[in-house]
Amino acid sequence: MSARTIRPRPLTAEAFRAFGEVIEPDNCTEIRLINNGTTTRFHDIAPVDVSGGGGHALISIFRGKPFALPFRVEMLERHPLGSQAFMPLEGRPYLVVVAPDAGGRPGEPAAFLASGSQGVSYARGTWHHPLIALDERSDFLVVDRGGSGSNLAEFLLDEPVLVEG
Ligand SMILES: NC(=O)N[C@@H](O)C(=O)O
Ligand code: NI
Repeated sequence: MSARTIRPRPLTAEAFRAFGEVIEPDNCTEIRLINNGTTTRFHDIAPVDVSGGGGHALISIFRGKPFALPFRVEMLERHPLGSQAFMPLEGRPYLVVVAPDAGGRPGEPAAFLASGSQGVSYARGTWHHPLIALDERSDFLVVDRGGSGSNLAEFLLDEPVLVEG
């Protein structure tokens, strides 16, 4: 099946706002000097929204196998009960693919190239592609929701989308 192509944009807080937050010091509005001035706290950069359905927060490490561009997007998923945040631990760029909701299914996908010092937090219910590490196997710290209830909805796209390099 042929696929339409999209080009990734650089990840910025403004461009990503409809989908969640970008986790980086520049995107923090409350900066605190703590520990007797030896540490700067970039406070509350993104909400941890995990209480849906009596959930609780999980901290995990995802070890992502690498993909190359162009990347073929055939499905998207979302977590209706909680947010999901990814922070790269090895300083490598990665690909973020999201889409607005269009009546309970993904709308037009958008791709962002995240730098190795940018994290993302998908707001609860945001359509996104599962982790897409690039170039080399990469570890990510992940904060998301644990607990009962179904927190994963997957959607197979009618037409795949090719994210070009
Ligand atoms: N399934 C799982 O925990 N991972 C996905 O949600 C993902 O976004 O990578
Ligand atoms: Ni996910």
